[in-house]
This record gives sequence, structure tokens and C-alpha cells, in this order.
Amino acid sequence: MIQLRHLHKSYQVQGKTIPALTGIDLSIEQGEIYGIIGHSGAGKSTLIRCINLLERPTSGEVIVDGVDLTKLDEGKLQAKRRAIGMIFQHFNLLSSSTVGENVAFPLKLAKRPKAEIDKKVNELLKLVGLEAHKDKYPSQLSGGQKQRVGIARALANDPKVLLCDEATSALDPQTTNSILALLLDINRKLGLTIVLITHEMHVIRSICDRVGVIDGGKIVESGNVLDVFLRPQHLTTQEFVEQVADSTELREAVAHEKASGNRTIARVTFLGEKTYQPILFQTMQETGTVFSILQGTISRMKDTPYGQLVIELEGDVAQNQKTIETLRQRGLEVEVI
Ligand SMILES: Nc1ncnc2c1ncn2[C@@H]1O[C@H](COP(=O)(O)OP(=O)(O)OP(=O)(O)O)[C@@H](O)[C@H]1O
Repeated sequence: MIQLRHLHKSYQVQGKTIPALTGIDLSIEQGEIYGIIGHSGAGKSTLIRCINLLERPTSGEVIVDGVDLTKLDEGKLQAKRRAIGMIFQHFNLLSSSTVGENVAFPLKLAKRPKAEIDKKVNELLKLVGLEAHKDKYPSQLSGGQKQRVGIARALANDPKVLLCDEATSALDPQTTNSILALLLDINRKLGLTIVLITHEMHVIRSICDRVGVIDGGKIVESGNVLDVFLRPQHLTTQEFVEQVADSTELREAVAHEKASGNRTIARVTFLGEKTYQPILFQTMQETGTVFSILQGTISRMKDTPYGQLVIELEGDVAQNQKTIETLRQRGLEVEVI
């Protein structure tokens, strides 16, 4: 659905060149939720704004639904942009227009007939759960409700793609979850391709299918969310994983245990159905291995449950090695740390 090829973007400020994107190659499939995560200044906003050419890349191709947007004249680009909705961190609503008028705005710009606009506005407000708020003004709404208006407005022209520019960063955790649930619902109901940028690992873990990690204007790691976050390779990815893993305590525990003898410490990962099966305990019983748990997590990445335990095995080295092999044969991932 979206291909970014050799994308470069630099800003000129007072005669100086500031590189923001330094060679992005990315392919986003129809119907998926693709997350781009990076620290402040990594190039996230520039990247997402290049997808609808709100920012024009210095060089490279932006192909959306088979068409390279960088090659279109202004008139054709405007028409193409209607197929790309966008929502923003600070909602960007028209403060002197009602909720209904805000949602109707892109339809009026597209010169749709009044009866069609009224029908569509009602449908969209129902979709985002705001039917009862049609005549209110943005100042009378909560942050989460404002973002729902933003989403309804972005969907007005039946786009194929929805771009989300830090759409939950101004919201509290509970409201964030309700907006993420709405985005997932829309993705499933309408088959909409969603691209979002965020600096929060939680956002990626909750709803994304695939992720790209951006650092210094480059995608440094990308793939399926489970693969990238369960086996992070790049330092930046590892830092994001630490956001949700409380690794400081773990590092201290591992250092303490290693200092107190020749112990085997391993990280065991359970995926999918294996998360709920007693494979670890059965294996330990069968092999007679005594072990203790230093840290544990059971969570979900979108629809897939996973568990990660850091354990210390108290047998001798050869016995521990045999136990680890058995765990691997039974489908668990085991990494000795
Ligand atoms: N309009 C601009 N003029 C000059 N430099 C800019 C402009 N917009 C972004 N930059 C620079 O480009 C780089 C990437 O910025 P960008 O805003 O894309 O990153 P980001 O990952 O979205 O950061 P944040 O999360 O803080 O918004 C930074 O060095 C930034 O200072």
C-alpha cells in the first residue's frame, strides 16, 4: 500500500543543512497497522508527514496505492491526499465549529451534496461513539473525545490510509487505551491501513502488527512486533524494550547472583499457547533441576500472549545444559545470559 524508497529530507535553517531523514526504505502492506517508534528528534514527524507530502522529501519516492506522490502536480496531489486521512497529537480541530461541523469540513471541501454530508457525519459520529455530542464545541469535550472527533473527520472521505501523528501522546493512560482500541476496531471494520508514530512502546505493543525503529533519520530495525521486541538487536530497540521491562532491577539481580557463584542464568520465552502450558515446571521436575525465578512477565503483543522468565538454575553446568536443551526441544526459547 505504501512504499518509501531512498527517502531523504533535510531542512535549511539560516544557511545550514539539518538532515532529518537519511535514507528511509519502508514497505507497508494494505490493512496492517504499522508503528514507527523513535526518540525525540529521530525523524518520526518528518517521516509521517512525508507520506502525504505535508513535508516534501528532498529526494526519494513516496508511493501510495501504486502512485508516486512526488511526481504529481498540485491538483492531482490534492485529490490523492483525500485517500490519506491524518490525526494529530493536539487534535487540530476548528474551535469555533461544532463537532458535527468539524467532521463535515472535509466533505464540504470535497463539495459533497448536503444530504450526503449529513448522513455521513451521523455515521461517523456513531462509529466513534459521539452521536450525543454533535452540537457541542471542542472546548466542551475531553481530550479523548476531541481525538474521536479528529478520527471521525479523518475518515470522512473514506481514506485507504490513516496517518496518526503521536495521536495518544497528549492523553492519559486510560484514554490512550480507549483511542487505541478504537483505532484497532476501525482497522478491522474498514480494512484501513494505519501508520502511527510514537515514542511509547506500549502503543506499539497494543495494536501494531509491524514496527520500524527510527534513529538518526534511519530505520535501524524493523519487522513483526513480536520478533523485534522479544529479540531486540539494536541499542535503541533495547532501550524501548526496557521502558516496559524494569531491566535495572533485573541487571542488579543477575549481577548479584553471578557474583555469588558459578550459576546458570537464562531468559526463557514462551509464545502463544505455550504461555499457558506448564512446560517449564514439568521439565524441571523430570530433570530434577532446582531453579528460582529472578524476574517474570506475562503479557500480550496485540493478539499474541507471551511470557518471559529470567531463571537461575542451581544444578551443575552439564545438567543445566541438558535441561536447557530439553526446554528448547519443547518449543521454548532459552537464552543464557
Ligand atoms: N521545520 C523544521 N525546520 C528545521 N529543522 C527541523 C524542522 N522539523 C524538524 N527538524 C529537525 O529534523 C530532525 C527530526 O525532527 P522530527 O520532528 O522529525 O523528529 P521527531 O522524531 O518527530 O521528534 P519529536 O518526537 O521531538 O517530535 C530534528 O533534528 C529536528 O530538529
